Amino acid sequence: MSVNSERVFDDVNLDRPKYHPSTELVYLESTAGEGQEADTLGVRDPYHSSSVPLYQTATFKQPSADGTGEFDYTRSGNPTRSAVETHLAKIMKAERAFVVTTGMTALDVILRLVPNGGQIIAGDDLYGGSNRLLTYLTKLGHVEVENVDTTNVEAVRSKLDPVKTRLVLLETPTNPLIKIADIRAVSDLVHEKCPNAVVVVDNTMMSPYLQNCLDLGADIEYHSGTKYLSGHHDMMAGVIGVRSLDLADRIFFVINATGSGLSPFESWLLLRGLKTLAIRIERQQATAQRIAEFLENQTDIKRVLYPGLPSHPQHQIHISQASGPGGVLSFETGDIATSERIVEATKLYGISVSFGCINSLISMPCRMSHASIPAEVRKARALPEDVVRLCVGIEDPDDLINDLKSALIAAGVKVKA
Ligand SMILES: Cc1ncc(COP(=O)(O)O)c(C=O)c1O
Ligand SMILES: N[C@@H](CCSC[C@H](N)C(=O)O)C(=O)O
Repeated sequence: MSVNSERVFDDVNLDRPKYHPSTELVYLESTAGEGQEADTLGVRDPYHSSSVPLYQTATFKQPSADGTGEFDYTRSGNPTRSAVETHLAKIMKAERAFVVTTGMTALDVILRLVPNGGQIIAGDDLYGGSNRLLTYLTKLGHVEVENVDTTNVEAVRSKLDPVKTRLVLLETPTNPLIKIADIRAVSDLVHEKCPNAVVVVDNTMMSPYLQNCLDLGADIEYHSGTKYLSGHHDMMAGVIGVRSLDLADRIFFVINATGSGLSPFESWLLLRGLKTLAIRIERQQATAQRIAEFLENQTDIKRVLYPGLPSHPQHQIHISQASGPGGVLSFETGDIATSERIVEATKLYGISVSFGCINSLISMPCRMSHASIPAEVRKARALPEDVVRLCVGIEDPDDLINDLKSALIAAGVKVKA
């Protein structure tokens, strides 16, 4: 990565994945050219350390007064940050990937692609913080936002304007109602009708291990790296993967101009977390599937939302575009007080926002992660107040089911074995 803030990315033909995704996650490649000293993900290290070195520095000394070193200032570039970006680009099958301070920063950087007055089409069920940022930009008069049910391709079509539409934002599965959008169908439609628009997918819930949005036709895929990618809830990060060099240049410009790049230490932690992504998510989703089936079997549970259940309305679309259902599910009890009692009676599930952590978590989105969406908007968008979200961790599956069973019983819900 160069120090130049105006830089144009070269088409260097980044290595494409050669192995199965779980191998690629732990396989850190050398990007050294012929005759160059071997490296790991572009970081040359005379000591051949097994883990990528941490360049905890703000500045880099230059070889001469013309400042032609590869790096000059960590806001513009840092070898540890470049290493995780190179690794992520391979995993996301992206032309380039970038890491920034949080998932919200990733969305903020991406939204700066939209010119003043541009129209954004976004889902009617999306993370509360994303909704807050879009609402803020709308109130300032910078953009127009149309919220539609993105599970319905015709609803998206009805809002597209060939001139005004500049960005279509999908979450799939959505947070917290686990609704699925057809990434291929929406991308094809938007590219056909609105040549100036980019299709952006918040892929946080799936991670690139389960779903590759760029392969499915999206232009940009982003993540809250705070969740599955890092996996331990001990850091925050955002990740952006793009399909073209033009988008890479535009995104890099904003990151450098605003100083939103991820710090060296956080980059190092993110790279470490990525190596265990496959093993964590496989365990989390196997247990989540069992929990979803257990809950669906309970007559007193009103509705279970999980794409691994054949009863999920978009189950077929989900399995056509993702290789697994993931570790997050939501359910409704039909009664806010009952939901509250369940949340408070669990012992193994921490009452906490966020997901993708090795520990299991439980929350009431309307009170927590989505509290920033005004109650009347939640109502208009049919976000039920009693909904409970479960984020399944890597604990023993039987312990997790037994703990939930006990919590249901303690909350007064009849439980079948
Ligand atoms: C789906 C989704 N996208 C984006 C974000 C924002 O990520 P961060 O908290 O890292 O800013 C979150 C949660 O915060 C989320 O749930
Ligand atoms: N107080 C925070 C809430 C963060 S929610 C984090 C996560 N995306 C989730 O869905 O649980 C805020 O106001 O942003």
